[in-house]
Amino acid sequence: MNHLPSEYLEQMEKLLGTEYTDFIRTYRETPARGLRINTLKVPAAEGAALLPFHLEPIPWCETGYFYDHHRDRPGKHVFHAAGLYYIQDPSAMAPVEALAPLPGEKVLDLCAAPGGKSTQIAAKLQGRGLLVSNEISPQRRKALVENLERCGVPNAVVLGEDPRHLKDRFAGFFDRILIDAPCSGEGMFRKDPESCERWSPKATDQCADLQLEILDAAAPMLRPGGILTYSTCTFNPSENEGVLSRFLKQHPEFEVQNVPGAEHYQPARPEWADAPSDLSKAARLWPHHLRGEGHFVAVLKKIGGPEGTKQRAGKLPPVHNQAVQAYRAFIKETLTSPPDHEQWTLFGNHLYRMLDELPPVKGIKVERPGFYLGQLKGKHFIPSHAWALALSPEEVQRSLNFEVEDPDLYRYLQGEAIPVNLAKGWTLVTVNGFSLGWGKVSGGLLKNHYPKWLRWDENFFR
Ligand SMILES: C[S@@+](CC[C@H](N)C(=O)[O-])C[C@H]1O[C@@H](n2cnc3c(N)ncnc32)[C@H](O)[C@@H]1O
Repeated sequence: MNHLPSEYLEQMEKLLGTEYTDFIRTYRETPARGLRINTLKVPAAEGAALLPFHLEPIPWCETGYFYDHHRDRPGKHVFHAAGLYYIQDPSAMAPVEALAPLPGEKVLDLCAAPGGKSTQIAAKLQGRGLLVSNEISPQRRKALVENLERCGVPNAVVLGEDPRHLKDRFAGFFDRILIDAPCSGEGMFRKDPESCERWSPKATDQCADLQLEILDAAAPMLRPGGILTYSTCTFNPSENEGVLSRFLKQHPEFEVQNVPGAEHYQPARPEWADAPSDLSKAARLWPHHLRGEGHFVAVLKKIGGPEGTKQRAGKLPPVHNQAVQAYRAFIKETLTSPPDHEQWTLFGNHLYRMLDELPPVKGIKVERPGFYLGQLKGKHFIPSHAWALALSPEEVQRSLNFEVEDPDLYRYLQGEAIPVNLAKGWTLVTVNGFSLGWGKVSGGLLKNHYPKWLRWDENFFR
């Protein structure tokens, strides 16, 4: 507790009054840890029964479970590499539960890296509709892409823009928008002592201005009747009730809604920021009231404003014949049935499946224009790791399954070739029937195509 800034402690004592003692005691307790089953791969109950961890359901998220940090290391299990779950703070699961996206909807996650909430949205979309995940920081975007790929998300586009540059392109386009805003991180001090070092009253004011700017940029991108969820991981009233009060003054077309699942949380505190009383419908998650870190969640509905103009999908440059042939040859040799109607685009020699309904993205920073299928190398098509992780063994002609205990599985994860007695060609490698990556059989050997940057070294097992 020594590391907590004194001005922060004074602020919390003033706000919390008699609750302060309970609150401050949580800094001496071990934080709760959570994971969320990825229902794109396995139903939640089945996944929870399969995982060899001590799990307990998280009351506010049907697919979320507490795990025992002292006994289990879910980050080092092969089922993690297979995308069966995402390790996420229990409180951080609340905003997407409140957003409640439905299959088939168009959803924007405006501050998306490293992807905890994007992968949670994707699981709720169940592969139908469109997820646009935007992240301004190039470094953090890499982790976002990796997590979306590991979780086998088939319908996400990844952008890398300042939110202000997106608002005209996507006017009135989205059914739901999540703003999980950059913030002063007060709610995470217990887990992330470094965020304390960056904290100052001035920094919280700067965060509040940035948050308002992001909310302003998001407002026109939502269709009338659409839902915007705003969340932070800070206790600071100026970044929560305060920012929303400023936003609502400038945007009478938005109305505060009750937060679904509010019975698990505490009401927001408009009186702490001189904000309108209906902001008490927003929710605060406190570590002394639930097993999780500090969070804030508000749900706003757009009750008016102009309808979005229906955007036509952008015209794409044609994919050259050689690429199409190489891709079709791969499909014929590898899949059990060809995919339905597909549209592609080439970025350099990387082939992507385009997603229906995406408006033209020319002129904006695009990290992933669609679902990454693979790379063309001369006459050959090399399938992507992302595609392997989105396939099931029933969809491919050849697969090689390992059980968790099989030492050959760990040889594969370390990048070794594995002797096999299988027909030649691209082969989907699976663990307990869940896809892990590609291998290519030739001459009785499975050549390893597990990505180099994901390979397990000996230290990984310690
Ligand atoms: C709280 S984190 C998002 C966590 C993410 N939603 C998740 O669940 O994994 C906030 C993100 O906002 C990004 N960010 C920083 N400045 C921004 C800006 N001006 N506009 C949009 N996003 C910004 C940060 O890089 C950071 O990744």
